[in-house]
Amino acid sequence: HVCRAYLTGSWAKEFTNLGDWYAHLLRESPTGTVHIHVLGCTVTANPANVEYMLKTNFDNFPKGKKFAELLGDLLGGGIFNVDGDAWRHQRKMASLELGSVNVRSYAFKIIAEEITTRLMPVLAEAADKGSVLDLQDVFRRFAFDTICKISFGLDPGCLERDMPVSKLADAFDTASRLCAMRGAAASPLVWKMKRLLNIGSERELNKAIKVVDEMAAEMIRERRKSGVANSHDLLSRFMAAAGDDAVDDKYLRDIVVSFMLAGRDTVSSALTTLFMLLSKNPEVASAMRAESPGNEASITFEQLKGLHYTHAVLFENMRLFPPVQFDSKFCAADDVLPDGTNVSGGARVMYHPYAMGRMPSIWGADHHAFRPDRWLTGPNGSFVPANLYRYPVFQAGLRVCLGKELAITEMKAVGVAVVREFDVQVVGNTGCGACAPKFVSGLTASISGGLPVKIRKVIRNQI
Ligand code: HEM
Repeated sequence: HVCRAYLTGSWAKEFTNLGDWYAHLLRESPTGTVHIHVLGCTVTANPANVEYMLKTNFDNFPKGKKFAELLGDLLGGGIFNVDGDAWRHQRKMASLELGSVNVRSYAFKIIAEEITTRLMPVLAEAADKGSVLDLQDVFRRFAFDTICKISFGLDPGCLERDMPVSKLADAFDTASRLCAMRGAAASPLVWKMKRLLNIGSERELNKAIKVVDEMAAEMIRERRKSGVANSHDLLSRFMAAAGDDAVDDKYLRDIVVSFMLAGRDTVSSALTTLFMLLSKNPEVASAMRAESPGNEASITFEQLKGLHYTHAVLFENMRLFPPVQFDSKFCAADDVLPDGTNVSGGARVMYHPYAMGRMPSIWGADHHAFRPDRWLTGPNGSFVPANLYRYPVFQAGLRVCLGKELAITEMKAVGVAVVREFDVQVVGNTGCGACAPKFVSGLTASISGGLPVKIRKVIRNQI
């Protein structure tokens, strides 16, 4: 009956999103694991299974060829899409650069600048005019500008006041949406045939990828021309580390595109649901205001680190609304998961952070409630992180997200800056305090129809 519900789409009568239905099935399962036969896919929300796949028996759960095929045209041999030595090499290089003090302080400077010079003026103007703003669109523009500047030192200017149309951002959206559609199809034969004939969605995908390729080639040309020695952007650091001309353009293109995918939609997704939740839970926004330091115009990196309540709000938001709602691996050779589930070689195994955030076995009976203080159980109410295999929002184990610290800094900086100055109210029917909006299917979660909001300036002595 599960397969029938999947194929006919009848699950949608009862659940808003496919993820909500999976969460329901996983809650009902005694092991926290189900098998969807028609997809040849095992889905799990069991932390012991997640740890086994991502750490204990990591080599038996690669991304695999099937995943590489789905995203291969867009991501090529970039870090997201490869296993084995190709992955190990890029991981080593990227973690060295992302961990360096120079790159971190360069990134923080970019984030602070984009907040002060672009994000805040856009919000202030909407507050003055009393107009309705699509906050999801604003955050996508913000995150795209930021990741492009951090990754390549180039500014696409998507969040300029006139909100220009960006050919690159548009092409990137189309390409990731169509790649995700390939993955959702019951059989890969359909998209493979369309690609062969260059028709329909595959023709559209091909066109979008060409735009991305041209833009990436342009960025790389620019970098080669202007030199990389004194630049702190990631592309320059990779080129310098590899000895500039020694690396070919295709390799650099694949890195560029992987970072664009990694850093844009994830951050904007989390920021969008954060303000959706704050609008429905104004006491949480007030507590964030109360925690944020003094009257300084902008906050320092050190000050941000000390904001435990804000940190808890972010993590509670991503528990309910993880930007990457599910993640698949392919089982290389027959295996048995810790909960006793048999998995055959070649089968797909998916762990599901969205469902895991909604499991009473992990979060207790109030798993559905938005309650930041569940994270503040340390000395003096300090933040205590969850076990990563119970909360694999940034993945966990050997392939844990490399941009995690950067993303947290970026989201905290935006959260605090906006909350201090503005009150954000979602327009229209916003449902219950923590219930799910309708998401569009894609590689990262985005809300169908965006997030229309009204902005009001906060009067200082009300804080
Ligand atoms: C809220 C923000 C973010 C979330 C929730 C997130 C989540 C994730 C997840 C789930 C993965 C695993 C993907 C997979 O292997 O299928 C991942 C990998 C990765 N992320 Fe993030 N990410 C975020 C932001 C960022 C940012 C800002 C960057 C870069 C500046 C970044 C860089 C990476 C990289 C390079 C990988 C690949 C790691 C590897 O395969 O070894 N992420 N991230």
